[in-house]
Amino acid sequence: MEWGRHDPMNHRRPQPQLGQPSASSTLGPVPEPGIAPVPGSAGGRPPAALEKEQNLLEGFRNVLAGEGRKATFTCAGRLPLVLHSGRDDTGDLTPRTDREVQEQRIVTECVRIRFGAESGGNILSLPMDGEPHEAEALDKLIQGCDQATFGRHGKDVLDETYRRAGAMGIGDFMTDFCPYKTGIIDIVTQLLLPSIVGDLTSGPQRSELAVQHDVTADQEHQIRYAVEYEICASNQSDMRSLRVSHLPSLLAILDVPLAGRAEFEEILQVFALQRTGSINFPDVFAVAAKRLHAKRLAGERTRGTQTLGPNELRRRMMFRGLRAELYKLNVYSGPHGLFKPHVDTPRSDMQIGSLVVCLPVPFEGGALAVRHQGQEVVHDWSAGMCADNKMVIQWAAFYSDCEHEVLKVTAGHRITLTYNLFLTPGTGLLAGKALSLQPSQLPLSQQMKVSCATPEFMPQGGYIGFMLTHGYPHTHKDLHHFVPNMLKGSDIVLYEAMHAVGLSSALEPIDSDSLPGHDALQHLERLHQANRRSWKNQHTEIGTHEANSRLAATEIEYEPDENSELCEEDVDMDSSEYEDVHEKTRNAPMKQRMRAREKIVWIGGGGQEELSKAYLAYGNQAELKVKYSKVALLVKVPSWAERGGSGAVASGTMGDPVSLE
Ligand SMILES: O=C(O)CCC(=O)C(=O)O
Ligand SMILES: [Fe+2]
Repeated sequence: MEWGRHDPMNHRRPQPQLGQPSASSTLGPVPEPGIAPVPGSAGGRPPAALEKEQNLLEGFRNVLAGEGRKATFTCAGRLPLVLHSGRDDTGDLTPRTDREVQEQRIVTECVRIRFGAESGGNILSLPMDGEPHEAEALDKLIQGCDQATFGRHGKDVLDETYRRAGAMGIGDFMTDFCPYKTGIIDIVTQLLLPSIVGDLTSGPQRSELAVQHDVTADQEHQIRYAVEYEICASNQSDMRSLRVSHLPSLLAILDVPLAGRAEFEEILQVFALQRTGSINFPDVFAVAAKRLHAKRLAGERTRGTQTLGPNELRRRMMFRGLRAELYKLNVYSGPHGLFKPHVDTPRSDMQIGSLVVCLPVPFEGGALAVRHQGQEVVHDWSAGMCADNKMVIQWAAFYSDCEHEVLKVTAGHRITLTYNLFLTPGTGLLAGKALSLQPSQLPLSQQMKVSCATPEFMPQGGYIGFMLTHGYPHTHKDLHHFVPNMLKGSDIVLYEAMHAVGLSSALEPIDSDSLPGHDALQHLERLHQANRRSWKNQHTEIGTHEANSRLAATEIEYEPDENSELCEEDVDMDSSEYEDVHEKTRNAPMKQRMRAREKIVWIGGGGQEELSKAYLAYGNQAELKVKYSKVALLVKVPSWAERGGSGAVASGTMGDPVSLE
């Protein structure tokens, strides 16, 4: 069977997957696990060439699956408790020697919880040593808890068949347990936010123009990049054909848009520009520099990735840290305590994970199962909590978009402290340790390099869409630029691998119909063209990912599935706030978006099923406008001719050009 433009039904048909019958739904199942034939690529090509291409694409799937299996999505640990340790003068239990730090040999003392009126009434000290007043304090703590609710369809619900637990908010208790002091946050940071090894580019020297206008090298990159992007977006051949009328969109790309007509007129006057005239590079530079300065003076926060220079973006990617915020104390009591499968509602668009610390109180059952991409890790803490062996604090952390559940507690009380983990700028001190990524060495980079060096691989060029396996939260259109450094597990491996190869790529929100934006490919093409131009023009070192993230709200539609007990929280969103790319996307004709989807060879798709079903919130903050987005990384594969054909260096890239040796 041939696929491609020669098939008159092609645009209406969902893309069949390798080895799978095509689905009958009108929207089609794409993207789903598996490889679709390269759209429009079959006509006239010898079967052997097609087979070679399919094998290379299949290679991506295998490598991705391997990365998925390797990638960490949850981690856990135990902290031995030392009672009456005899602190040193500083009262500090933090490891002091380098060896202790490396081995994370940390112990902790008993944990105290102060609760009751004004947090002053009662103290529970754990582990309990059998004194009657301790049992009394434990009883009081349990009595002082509210019944835990959770969010479902945007509302707080109390449903004991789904969640049976007591909850105490942070306003009602205090504890001296500290996840930083005990080293937990260090470990979780290393495991869930692997650092990326690579040099920050020093970038080219500032030009005279930049010095004259007092802009940094990063800002100079941004301006040059915006110009290239505008040239491509407006189908101009080069700078010489840019006119005054291009200024507004060029400034918008730079994230310093003109407020209105009056401002436009003012700029024309200040820079003595003719309304219908052409503009030259120094003019554009001067206007842009002035606006960037004004913005900085106004103390406005930078908005999109468009305005992040290559160094800034890499820095954010390379040095990631975590901040833990105590959220709740929960008590799951036998014989009925449980919390069925759910994902944690992100509390902000910077939330990346959740941490659960299990306090030393005996209980049975109550394992925490965490799932991602068909894999499951079960943290069973009951053994460590049995009556004669309770000298340990156990904890687990996981990406909060991963489905998890607390199995039934059959006896005793399972008392936990839960923390939300937010991304923060890290110090990068961990870089170079075993958990670091070396992007150019990643199997995915190698696979892409080999593919690009093969003439049979997408000879006319094309697009590959990798579905990310995790969901990404965000509240607001202005905040989506955090997404690249929010990437988790195997998603960051994929992103980094494509970055290392130097292909143009873009993070694209995928909506509840599994469709990308109608202009997703135009956007990617423009990036690619801009990248090529910049590369050719020696305006090097603007990474291919800098202007490319345009994630916005994606509502995840809940389709009840009788086999699933999962629920979805439908966080209320004021759609008027989302006048962005995605809004336009939503309103764009379905046909266009389907066409965009069909032009892409999809690889992977595992995460979305899980995400769309396992969508449930907990807690009492249903009003927060935070959602997980489904996201794809779209990659532009240049044609064989553009890749260098004869085996020379590919010209479709910049930064790290694909070297086809
Ligand atoms: O207690 C646990 O292990 C997990 C609790 C949980 O999933 C939650 O509070 O959302
Ligand atoms: Fe949870």
